[in-house]
Amino acid sequence: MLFKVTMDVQLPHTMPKETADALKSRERELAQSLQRSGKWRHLWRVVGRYANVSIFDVASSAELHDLLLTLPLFPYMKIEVEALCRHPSSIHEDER
Ligand SMILES: O=C(O)CC1=CCC(=O)O1
Repeated sequence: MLFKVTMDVQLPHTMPKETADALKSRERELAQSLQRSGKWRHLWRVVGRYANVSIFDVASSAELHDLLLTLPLFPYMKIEVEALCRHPSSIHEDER
């Protein structure tokens, strides 16, 4: 199942830089591992915002939920999820 996920990062201004850097580093490590696994298919920066738009390919909405909860930045992100399905005019067979 494909999902579009928008993540708006909202780190508290009072968070020490070392804490924020450590969180971002752990987030990056996990995000890259999930991309290599194929579950995190696309990761795009939203221009002008500390936010990303991502496409996840997971077995179920429950798997996506559990995965999002593991993200180190989860407590500091506003997350919106939209379910996707193949467009009838798409020329890409792998979009399901
Ligand atoms: O910077 C972000 O958009 C939050 C984030 C998600 C994956 C990652 O490495 O950073």
